[in-house]
Amino acid sequence: MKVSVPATSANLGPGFDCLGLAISMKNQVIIRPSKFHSVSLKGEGANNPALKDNNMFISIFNDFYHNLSYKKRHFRFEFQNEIPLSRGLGSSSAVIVSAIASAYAIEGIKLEKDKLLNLALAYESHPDNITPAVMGGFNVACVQENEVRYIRKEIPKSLKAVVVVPNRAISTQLSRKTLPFKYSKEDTVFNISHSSLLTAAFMAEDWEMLKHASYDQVHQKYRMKQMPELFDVQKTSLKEGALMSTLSGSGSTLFSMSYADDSKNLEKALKLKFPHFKVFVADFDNSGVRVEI
Ligand SMILES: Nc1ncnc2c1ncn2[C@@H]1O[C@H](COP(=O)(O)OP(=O)(O)O)[C@@H](O)[C@H]1O
Ligand SMILES: N[C@@H](CCOP(=O)(O)O)C(=O)O
Repeated sequence: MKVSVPATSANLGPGFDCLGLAISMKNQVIIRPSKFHSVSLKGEGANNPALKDNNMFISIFNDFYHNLSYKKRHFRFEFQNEIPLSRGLGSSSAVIVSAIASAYAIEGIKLEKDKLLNLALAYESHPDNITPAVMGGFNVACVQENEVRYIRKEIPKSLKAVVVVPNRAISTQLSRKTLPFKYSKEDTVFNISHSSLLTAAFMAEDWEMLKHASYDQVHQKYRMKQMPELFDVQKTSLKEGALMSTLSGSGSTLFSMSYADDSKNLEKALKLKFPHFKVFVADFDNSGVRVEI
């Protein structure tokens, strides 16, 4: 049985904890019944011993598997990870979503995507990564009485993600603690209006509006000042043809969206100016989690 989940970029500037989209880089796990428990890891995190000994995927998988099954089976888990850990590309959401989907699939129990999304919410309280991880595409989401309410939109092939990944991990949990406890009315209105405009721009496919709509006052400046070079990455991206350029999730990745025709030039300019960062172009993912029995 094979499960794959895409990377995600959350917030998209002003949409703190409510906007996110899926990017075509995936974490994949193959699970087979086996005489003994065993784990193999390839790609991102392969050299991280914590992922072998105390793997978040396996602990969430076990939570669900033991509830769903009376059998005591052992499994071999083969992980192939493309999503870097703690870089703001939704690695933890991918783990949560794939672990829950796998536990149901291995027991042959059908799990609707909406139910999967609401189960994932118990492990990650903000819905901006888990929603695109499950559904693919661009998503606007909020939580009401422990349920995610969302609207999704496919992202056309004529757009690409241009991603700059610094070699510095930032824990989402710690980064959230650095944000202010309270915001002024001005900052609140600023973000509500920009986030609404950004959502409308995605829905109307008015890509030229993204540049105006993607400003934020509630989280990026606090987070990016811990790595000030990110301001330069953002400025350069916008100057070199990005339609929008925002801190991805809690960072440290900077996410840009561009027309497919401009993406290679943007990638080249960013590679030239920031040779110490990993820079690449990726497609958007419109499928979300995939389960193959
Ligand atoms: N492939 C993986 N396998 C197991 N656990 C993972 C994996 N990727 C991420 N994690 C867990 O998620 C944590 C990172 O979560 P977080 O700080 O929210 O970063 P991100 O922005 O990438 O979601 C890691 O410290 C680890 O506990
Ligand atoms: N809205 C959250 C998003 C965190 O995304 P991640 O990819 O960094 O886990 C936040 O900004 O804290």
